[in-house]
Amino acid sequence: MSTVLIGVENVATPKWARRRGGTSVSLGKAIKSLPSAVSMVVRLAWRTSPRLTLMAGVVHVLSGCVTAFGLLATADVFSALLREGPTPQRVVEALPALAVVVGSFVVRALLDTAVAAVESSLRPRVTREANDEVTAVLVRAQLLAFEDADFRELARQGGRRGVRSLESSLRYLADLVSGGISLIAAVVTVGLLDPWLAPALLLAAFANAWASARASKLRYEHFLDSVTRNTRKGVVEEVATDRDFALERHALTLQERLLAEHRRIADSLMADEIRMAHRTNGVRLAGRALAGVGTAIAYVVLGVLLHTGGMELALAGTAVLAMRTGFSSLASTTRAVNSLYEDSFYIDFYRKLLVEGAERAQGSSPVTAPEDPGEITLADVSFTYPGASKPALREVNLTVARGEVVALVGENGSGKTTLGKVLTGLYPASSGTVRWDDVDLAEADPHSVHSSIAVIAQDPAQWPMTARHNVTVGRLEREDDEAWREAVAKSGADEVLATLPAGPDTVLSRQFNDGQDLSGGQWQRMGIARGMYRDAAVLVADEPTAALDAKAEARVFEGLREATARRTTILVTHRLANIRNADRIVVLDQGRIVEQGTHEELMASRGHYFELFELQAAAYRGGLLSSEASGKGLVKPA
Ligand SMILES: Nc1ncnc2c1ncn2[C@@H]1O[C@H](COP(=O)(O)OP(=O)(O)OP(=O)(O)O)[C@@H](O)[C@H]1O
Repeated sequence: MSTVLIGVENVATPKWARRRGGTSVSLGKAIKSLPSAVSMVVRLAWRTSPRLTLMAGVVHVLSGCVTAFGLLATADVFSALLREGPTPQRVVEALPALAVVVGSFVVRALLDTAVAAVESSLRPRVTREANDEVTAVLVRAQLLAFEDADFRELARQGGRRGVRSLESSLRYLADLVSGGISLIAAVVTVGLLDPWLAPALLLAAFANAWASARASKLRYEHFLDSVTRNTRKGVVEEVATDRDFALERHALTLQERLLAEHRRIADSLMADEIRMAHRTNGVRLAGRALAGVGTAIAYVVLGVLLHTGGMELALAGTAVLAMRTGFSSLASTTRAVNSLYEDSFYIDFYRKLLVEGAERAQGSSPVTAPEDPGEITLADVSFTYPGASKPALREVNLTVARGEVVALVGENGSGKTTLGKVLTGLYPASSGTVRWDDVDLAEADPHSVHSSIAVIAQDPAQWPMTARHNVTVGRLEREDDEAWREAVAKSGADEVLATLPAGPDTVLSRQFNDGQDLSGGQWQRMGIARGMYRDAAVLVADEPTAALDAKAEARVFEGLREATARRTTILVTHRLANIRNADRIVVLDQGRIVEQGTHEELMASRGHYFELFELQAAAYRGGLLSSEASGKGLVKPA
C-alpha cells in the first residue's frame, strides 16, 4: 500500500500561481513591475488620507535632500581642512561648512521624527483599508465563488501576504525615495569631481540591483512551486491537530501516519528551500563580486588621478566621502527596490483578488423577485460545480406551486441538495432557466430572491453567538418574541435552551470564556429554529432531522407540517416514511429527475422509489436486521 496519505504530486497548481513558460529574470522586468505595485500602494494611501500621504512624500523628499546637502557641506569641510596653510586658519575657514553639516544633522533628526510620526499614522490606515477591501470583496462574493478552490486560495494569499506586502512596501517606498535622492546626490558629486568616477559607482549599483532582483525572482518562483505543497501541509496540519478530527484520529490510530505525512511534505519543502537558498546565495555572491569590481575601479581611477596630479588631495578626500555615502545609499536603495520587487508579486495577488472578487460579486438588479412566488419553474436546468468534470444536475424540468410540499429523494450524490440551491437562486443554473412566476432568476436581484427563502441545512452553521441570536439571526430585523418562542418550541430547541447555564443568553462557542458547545442533534435543532423564525415564503429543508432522535424528529415534523401549510417547501430526506404525505415526491438519479408523483402513485408504478421505500420498510419490519430474512443480516442469529 502506498505511504502517501494525502497526495501532493497530482494536485493541480492554482491558475493564478502557474508560471508562464520561459520567464527570464531581468533587471528591466523588475523595474517595470514596480510602478504598478507602487501606484497601488500610493493610491491606497491617498484614499485613506491625502494629507498624510502628501506629508509622507514631502518629508521623505526633504530628508533625502538634507542628506545630500549634508554630503556637499561635508565635502566643503574637507576642502577647507585639506587645503594648504596653517592648521588654525584652515579650521576657522572650515567652520561655516561645519555649521552647515551640524545643521543638516539636526534637521535630519527632526525630519526622521516627522517621518516616523507620519508613517505611524499612515501605515495602520493603509493596512485597515487593504483589509477592508479584501473583506468586502469576500463578503460580497457570490456563494458559488466559495466552491472554487482556486479562488479560496487566492483569497488566502491575496488577503494575508498581499495585505502584509502592501503595508511593508509603504516603508520600502519611503526608503527608496530618501535613499534614491542621496544616491543621486553622491553620484552627481562624484561625477562633478571627475566624470570617470560616476560610471564605476553606477556599475556597483547595477550589479547590486541585478543580484537583488534575481534573488527575489528565485524566491518568488520557489513560492509558486510550493503553493500546492504548502496548502497540503496546511491540510495535514489541520487533520493532525484539529479538534474536529481528534476523535477519529485517535480511534483510527492515525496519529503517526499523519505525522509521517506531515514530515514527508515538510521534507520536500525544506529540500527545495535549501536549494533555493543556495542558488540565491550564489547570485548574491556574483552581485557582490561585480559590485566589488565597480568599487575597485572607482578607487583605482581615484589613485591614478591622484598619482598623475589630475585631482587635488582635498577633492580626493571629498570623492572618497561621497563614494562611501553613495555605497551606503546604494545599499539602502537596493534593499528597498529588492523588497518592493518581491512585495510587488504579492501585491499582484491582492490586485487579482480584488479584480476576481469584483467579477464574482453577487450582482444587483432592478428586477425584484416576487416575495411569495405562485410558481417556481425550472426549464432544462443543468448545473456543474466549478472545476467538476460532470454536471450535478442534468436538464431538470420541474414546477413547484405555492404552498406545495415537494420531497426530493434519491441516492447519495444524486443532486438533491444542489437542486434545492438552484431552485432558490443560491447557485445560478449553468444552463436552462429558473423562474419565480415570470421572473428569470438569472436577471433578478439576488438579495430580493434570498430574502424570500429559508434554508435548514443538514449541517447547520454553528454561529459563535448566544443561543438566542443563533435563532434570531434567521431574520435580524424581525424582533418578534412570540415568533421566537414558537420557533424554539416547534424545533425542539426549547429543550436545548433548558440545559444551557445561562439559557438563551449562553454563548454557543468554545472559543469564548463561559462558551458552550452543543451536540450534533442540538445544533440541528437550533438550525431548524432559525429556519422557522426566518418565516420565508420558500423553505428548503435539507435532511433537517438527520441527527435528531425519534421523539425530536416526530416533534419537528409536526412543527414543519404547521409551518409548511403557509409555505412552498422543498424537503430533502432519506427517511421516506416522513414524506408519505408530501404533495409530490421527486426522485433524482445522477442529476436527472427519473420519477415524480405522490407516494401512492410512485408505489403503484413500482419503480425506483418503490424499491427504495421497500428496502427501508423491510429494515423497519426487521427484514434487513434478521439473518433469517436476508441470510446476511447485521444481527447475529440467536
Ligand atoms: N462543492 C462541490 N464541488 C464539486 N462537486 C460537488 C460539490 N458538492 C456536490 N458535488 C457533487 O455534485 C453531485 C450532487 O451532490 P449533492 O450534494 O447535490 O447530492 P445529494 O443528492 O444531496 O447527496 P446526499 O444524499 O449525499 O446529501 C455529487 O456528485 C457531488 O459529488
